[in-house]
Amino acid sequence: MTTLSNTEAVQQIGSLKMCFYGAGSMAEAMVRGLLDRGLTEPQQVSMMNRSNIDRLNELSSRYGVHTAAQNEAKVAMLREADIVFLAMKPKDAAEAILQLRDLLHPGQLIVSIIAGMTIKTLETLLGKPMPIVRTMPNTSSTIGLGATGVSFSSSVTATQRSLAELMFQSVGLTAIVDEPILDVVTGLSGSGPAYVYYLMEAMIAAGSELGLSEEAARELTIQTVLGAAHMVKATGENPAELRRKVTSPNGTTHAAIEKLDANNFSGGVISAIARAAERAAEMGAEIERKATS
Ligand SMILES: NC(=O)C1=CN([C@@H]2O[C@H](COP(=O)(O)OP(=O)(O)OC[C@H]3O[C@@H](n4cnc5c(N)ncnc54)[C@H](OP(=O)(O)O)[C@@H]3O)[C@@H](O)[C@H]2O)C=CC1
Ligand SMILES: O=C(O)[C@@H]1CCC=N1
Repeated sequence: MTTLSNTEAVQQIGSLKMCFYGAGSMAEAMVRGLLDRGLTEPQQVSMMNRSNIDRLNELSSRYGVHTAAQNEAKVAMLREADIVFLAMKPKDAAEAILQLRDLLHPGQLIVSIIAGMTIKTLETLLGKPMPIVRTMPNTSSTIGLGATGVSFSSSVTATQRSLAELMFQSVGLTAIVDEPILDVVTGLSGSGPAYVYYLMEAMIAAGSELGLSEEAARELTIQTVLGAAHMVKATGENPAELRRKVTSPNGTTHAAIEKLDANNFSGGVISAIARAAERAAEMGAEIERKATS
């Protein structure tokens, strides 16, 4: 088995044609991240969707990538791609993959970002052996700060592993995990940006309601979240220890955390992540049912 050096992998990725089947938020996040980091060029990237031509026009004018609205162009792009990213919603996945499978060949690498869908279900839908990388990225890939869980089917070669890992590393951090754990990754970091945004929404609302201008509340919230994340990373200290340092006995933070505890903040977050992971598995089971019916 050949593993590639970083330089070799970067060179190889630049020469590969990538096709995004599904052109929504997550596909855009990946494309923007890969282009901004110089890992590929717009002419190597094609994007297609089901029917939204305005969206394709927006993507081609924003990034200079190829887009295909007509069937003939879609077929050509899919056939010539080296890497096919599956980036449609789980509810659309079975039908979409059945439409595409006769165009694919085993020399291509399939990269799925679809929540919940297992490698086994994807193999059933594809109907032929193909190397599959199942991933769970997040939208922060747009700015190179993504967090992606990655699993491989047994037929993915060492070279393909290096290429896939580098693609996702170029847009953030990667964690290689056993496939069932990808549902946990989905609950934690796939959906995770939304939890942080939700917290920020509440902080901004509180600041405004209590007398700050909307703008000041927003700027103070952004800097607070940014600073806290950087502190955890830069100091290497546990969040619990850093929290302790903010919390003076009987002070303001103590009073605030009492309120959060009274509202089961920690338990709420834990059960939210567990429920998201469970939902990923449910969505995977729904796709499996469609694949085998
Ligand atoms: N958003 C996120 O934060 C994350 C999402 N994911 C996963 O990424 C996937 C995409 O999510 P997201 O980008 O949010 O979804 P969007 O709804 O933004 O995009 C879905 C895309 O799939 C296209 N599509 C649907 N059916 C077909 C089809 N039959 N053939 C071709 N294209 C089709 C849609 O086209 P049209 O608009 O024309 O219908 C649209 O471009 C999901 O499976 C999700 O689980 C993973 C990690 C994070
Ligand atoms: O909400 C969802 O289903 C997708 C998967 C992870 C983030 N968004």
